[in-house]
Amino acid sequence: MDGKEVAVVVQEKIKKQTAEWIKRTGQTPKLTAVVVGKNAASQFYVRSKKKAAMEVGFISEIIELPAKVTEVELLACIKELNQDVTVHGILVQLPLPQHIDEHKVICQIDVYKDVDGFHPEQVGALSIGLNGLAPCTPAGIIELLKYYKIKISGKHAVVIGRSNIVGKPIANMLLKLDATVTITHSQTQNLAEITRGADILIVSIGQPHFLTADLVKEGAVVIDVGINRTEAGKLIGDVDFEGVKEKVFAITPVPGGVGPMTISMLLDNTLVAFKRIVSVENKEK
Ligand SMILES: Nc1nc(=O)c2c([nH]1)NC[C@@H]1CN(c3ccc(C(=O)N[C@@H](CCC(=O)O)C(=O)O)cc3)C=[N+]21
Repeated sequence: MDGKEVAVVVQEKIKKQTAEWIKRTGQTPKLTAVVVGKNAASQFYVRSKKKAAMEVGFISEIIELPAKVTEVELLACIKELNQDVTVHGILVQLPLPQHIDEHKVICQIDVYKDVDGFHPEQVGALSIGLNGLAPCTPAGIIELLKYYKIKISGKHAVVIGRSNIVGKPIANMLLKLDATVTITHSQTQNLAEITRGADILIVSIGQPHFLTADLVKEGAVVIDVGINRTEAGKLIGDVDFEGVKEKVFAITPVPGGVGPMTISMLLDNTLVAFKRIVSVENKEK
């Protein structure tokens, strides 16, 4: 499954819609990313996001704060963005430095502008099946599965990893689409037995080439969410792609799989947030 290609398809749609909405409302969607410190990976990701946002016709801005910024200062910065009527999407790049409470920061973001879908209220909305902004990586995975017409209903989906940003939300989304879902993690016993029963396998643990062919059923669909850098600077996934690919029905590569889809879904969430905000404004008038 080619995430790069599907990401372009999604972004073309967003670009068209954006142009229509700008024409109709006279306003332009704006995505603001906040990045703390000089972490090279964070800087790179945030720049890719800004570039993609501008390509679909959004306004995008990066706020760079020094690594030693205090929690109070960061919270104040977010408050300002919450109040700024020209900003529709706010993203605080993770991870944050140790001295800042990530949870507090996420809770500070206006739910309507939380384009990462990390706010507890949105997490709750997702888990009871309400519309909200879904976290970008899981949303991108669902979009890929749908694009390639992978049947989800009734299938056994096994998620390896239980993070708040991938494992838990993708499990919820697959459940909503009528999959039978198993979440596994570092303490799971008999992992191989479980993964070999999977029709759809989502691997999100941050361990290079963890998933080998012996852990996969013939004809399964494998989604690799891992982003690991080798010492040589090469990007590799959590799946041993070469070993697994012969055995499966479909598989996502790294790079060029889930990563580009994450960015597309961020743009999609920003457009959804924008539409919601301008619609509410118009009702108020
Ligand atoms: N608040 C927040 N929101 C995030 O969405 C978020 C975050 N923090 N922190 C870090 C992770 C990571 N992440 C990626 C996005 C795109 C690629 C991506 O486009 N990857 C390309 C290759 C990029 C490369 O060459 O390094 C690919 O897989 O093909 C990867 C990873 C978003 N994250």
